[in-house]
Amino acid sequence: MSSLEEPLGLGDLPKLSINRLGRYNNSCNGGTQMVFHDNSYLWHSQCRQADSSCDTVELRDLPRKVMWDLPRFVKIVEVGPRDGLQNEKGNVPTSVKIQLIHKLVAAGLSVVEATSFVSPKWVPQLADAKDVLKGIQQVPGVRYPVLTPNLRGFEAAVAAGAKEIAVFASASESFSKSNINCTIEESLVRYRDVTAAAKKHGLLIRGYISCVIGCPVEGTIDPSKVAYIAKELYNMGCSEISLGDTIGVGTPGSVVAMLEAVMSFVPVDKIAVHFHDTYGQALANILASLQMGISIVDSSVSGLGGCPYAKGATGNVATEDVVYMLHGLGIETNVDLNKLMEAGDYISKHLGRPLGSKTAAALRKLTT
Ligand SMILES: CC(C)(COP(=O)([O-])OP(=O)([O-])OC[C@H]1O[C@@H](n2cnc3c(N)ncnc32)[C@H](O)[C@@H]1OP(=O)([O-])[O-])[C@@H](O)C(=O)NCCC(=O)NCCSC(=O)C[C@@](C)(O)CC(=O)[O-]
Repeated sequence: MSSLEEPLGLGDLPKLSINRLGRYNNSCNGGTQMVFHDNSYLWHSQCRQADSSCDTVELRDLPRKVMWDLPRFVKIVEVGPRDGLQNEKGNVPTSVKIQLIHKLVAAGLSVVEATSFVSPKWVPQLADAKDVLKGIQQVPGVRYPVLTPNLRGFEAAVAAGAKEIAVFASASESFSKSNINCTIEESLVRYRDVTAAAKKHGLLIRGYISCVIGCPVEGTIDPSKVAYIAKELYNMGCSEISLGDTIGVGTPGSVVAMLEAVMSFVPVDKIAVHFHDTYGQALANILASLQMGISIVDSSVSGLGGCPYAKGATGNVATEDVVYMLHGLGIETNVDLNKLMEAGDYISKHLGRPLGSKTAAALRKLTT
């Protein structure tokens, strides 16, 4: 490798003069420079000219070393109305849930998980699933998946107009028992029935796996276990497998190992990542996942969330923070951050709590 391919460190940034045309003028000495383009950082790995007189350098495409091979577009799956609100102690009126979903769609989110058709004895917060789904004014092209733990939930979801469902297994036996009251194998048998019925109805199916990194009871989860369940769900016909770090213990180190195992069985474009931010690792984990080729990210407006059956789990990574990072990387999302923050304001005010997104809190401070 020639020295031309060595990227500069961040410390070199102030040396560069940047213009708005996506080019910069710099006496580059044949080195490698960091450039801005559309507010994003790109690593420029080689000068067009090899001699030191080069002072205008064409922007090339994605960075070679530090930020290489990132996707150009990331699909965000907004899970706030389901994963977020399932954990609220107080009652959230159906009309507020519906309004929240409308606001999220207005912000440009093309997949908004609406609710769960689960037992109201287990999750009373979502007992109004039918009314929520029926009350949404569905926008063409937008997907509104709902969780269905069994055939009973599936049938109720279809009757309420669901066009996409999600089944949810776990990589931890203990969590499977406490969340859906059965073993992992029993859940897979159940989901074979649900997915077969969904395919008959022509519904899209998402498959979740929770506790993909760790479990509050069992500790570290072996990536091969996650890979096995992912393979089973994929073979059942799940068009997307969402990998949930339910208790948020993952770091880029453990996440990359887990993704590598799953990618042996499931194509990378069918894999989504779902991080809770318990240890503040979610954005780092998302970046590592993007570097592994993942382009579907679950998140929750204002960082709502947690799982009623996972002690200590905090909210999902905030959608606003994910959007801010992705746009900063020059990755498109189709999401309007301002409108998204309005949705975050709306639900945070309703719940009577501060904004759960650092990005939203910082930007609101700037404008007040
Ligand atoms: C799976 C069950 C139903 C088993 O629960 P069970 O008690 O074993 O089931 P059951 O068949 O004995 O039914 C118990 C009662 O619930 C009723 N019932 C049964 N099914 C339904 C249904 N679909 N809809 C409405 N009612 C239902 C059923 O009729 C009965 O009512 P009763 O006769 O006592 O009056 C229960 O454990 C359950 O609903 N669990 C869901 C828990 C849940 O939603 N947890 C949060 C999901 S979040 C997650 O998994 C993680 C994820 C996806 O977010 C990713 C991540 O963050 O990492």
